[in-house]
Amino acid sequence: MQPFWDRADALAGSECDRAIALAQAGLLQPALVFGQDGYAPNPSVRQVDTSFHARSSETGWLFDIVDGLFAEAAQAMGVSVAPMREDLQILRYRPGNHFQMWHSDAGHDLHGARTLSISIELSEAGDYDGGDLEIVPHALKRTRPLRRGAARIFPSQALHRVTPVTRGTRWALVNWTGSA
Ligand SMILES: O=C(O)CCC(=O)C(=O)O
Ligand SMILES: [Fe+2]
Repeated sequence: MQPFWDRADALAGSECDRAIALAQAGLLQPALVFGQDGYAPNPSVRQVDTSFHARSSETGWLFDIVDGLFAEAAQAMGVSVAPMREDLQILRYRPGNHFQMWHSDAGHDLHGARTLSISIELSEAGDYDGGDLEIVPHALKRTRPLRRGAARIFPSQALHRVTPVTRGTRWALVNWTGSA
């Protein structure tokens, strides 16, 4: 499998605005992480506010776009995936926020079925410092963040992390998919 797959213009600026508005109209709450007590906040591992969005008449347009990106990436990466079953997650990283622990999105909890992960940048790269999504091994020490609207799809088993935001706000959209 290729290390990751990028699409520079996955979302238009107006679509990034619509995605952020969904989160602002919903329930942004401190992120949980899976550990020995099940799902609980653990700010030394991950500190960010997230909101979850089911597939609905309000969000169907966004699910359709992300399903299309996953399908294209899966073909390029030589894997097969089904449409997403998990809710979309929209994340707001403010100064000090991070997911600084190296982790994989697959295999440690209920999510053994995840094959591919997606992260879409919803903020202009110039609006924040830090907040770099690093993926082992190919995106380590990456100095140029992706631009607003860009998607990066990577194997869910790959170790990755998000470095602390040191200025401004980084909004991102994350989801996963697996085989049928
Ligand atoms: O913020 C990101 O781009 C990725 C976050 C992440 O790795 C996760 O939520 O599992
Ligand atoms: Fe992750």
